[in-house]
Amino acid sequence: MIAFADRAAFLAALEDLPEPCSASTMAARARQGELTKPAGSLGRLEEIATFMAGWQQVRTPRLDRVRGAVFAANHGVAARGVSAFPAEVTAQMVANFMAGGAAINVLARSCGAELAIVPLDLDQPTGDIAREPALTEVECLAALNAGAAVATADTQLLFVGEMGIGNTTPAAALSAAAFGGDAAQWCGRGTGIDNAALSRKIEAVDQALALHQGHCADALETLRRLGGREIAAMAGAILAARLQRMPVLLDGFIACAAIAPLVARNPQFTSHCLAAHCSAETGHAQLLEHLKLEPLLHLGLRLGEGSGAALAVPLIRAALATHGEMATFDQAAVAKSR
Ligand SMILES: O=C(O)c1ccc[n+]([C@@H]2O[C@H](COP(=O)([O-])O)[C@@H](O)[C@H]2O)c1
Ligand SMILES: Cc1cc2nc[nH]c2cc1C
Repeated sequence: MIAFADRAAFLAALEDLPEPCSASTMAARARQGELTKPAGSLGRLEEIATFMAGWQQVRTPRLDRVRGAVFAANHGVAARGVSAFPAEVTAQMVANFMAGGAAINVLARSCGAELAIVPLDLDQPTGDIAREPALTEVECLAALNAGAAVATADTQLLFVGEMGIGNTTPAAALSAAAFGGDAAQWCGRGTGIDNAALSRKIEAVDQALALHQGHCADALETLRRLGGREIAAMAGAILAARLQRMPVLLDGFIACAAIAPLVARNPQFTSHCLAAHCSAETGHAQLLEHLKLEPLLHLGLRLGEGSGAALAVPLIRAALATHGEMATFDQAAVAKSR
């Protein structure tokens, strides 16, 4: 199991990222050329199959073990009235996840994913980022490692999601810190806030950036100052996946913002990731452009929980099924293109 012993170990891992197996990628690409269809006619399904082959290091990748994890945590900045819901909802939704009644439970069941629910110190909200760092270094490392622990070696595809009232505020701050732009550009309506709450949110992000930006010397420091426990956990899980050449399906705005500091440091970081969808949250579309990822789905979702990622799993399954099961031109005695 991957664990980051200290800041240096985390930062060193980010500098030395494994690449996909090029022989498997080439073998999968060659097989795509043999299947009974005009070259390229399955569009992104073909790219998905070769992407999965490279990361799973086999010519014909499989999806027998899809694992999802939902990390939940609370945020000090929520006390400023930046969400449409009270902070108690985080713990109440965790109880709902445990009972199997939330959207992600249903979607994980329907796409055949195993789901882990990981509450992170719900009774200890982070520091309010507008006036102090969200986490101490020890707390941030603990959250990174709680995330890394879900990327278990036998997983063929990992997705991570989150639940945390107020967390679109730190997500906006992380995005601005990584890729520039002002607070208003990255702040959206989250759970459905009114104009007054949106103004408070923009002000909180402005203050957080003014306070912390000069001190964000590395990716861990940025996550520690501007992030939160579930956010650091997602970053830890996605990095631990990369270290094991495990492909990852990214969910919405917060899941993508979690890796923004890692991508700012190493632009190659998202090579093992597919963006499942583009959320309705302001900022997600531009964030995906910075991550250089084209989302698979546009469904107007703004739920989080890993819901968009779970919805994309059947698409990956279909890509791998066509790749693995279609007849070749030779097998079906179909003439090849001239
Ligand atoms: O995934 C997204 O793009 C997304 C967009 C908006 C809201 N959310 C969810 O809503 C919560 C954060 O919204 P807010 O307004 O409390 O900051 C948190 O629990 C997220 O899972 C998620
Ligand atoms: C009810 C509810 C469910 C959620 N799931 C993810 N974020 C959420 C926010 C709220 C408010």
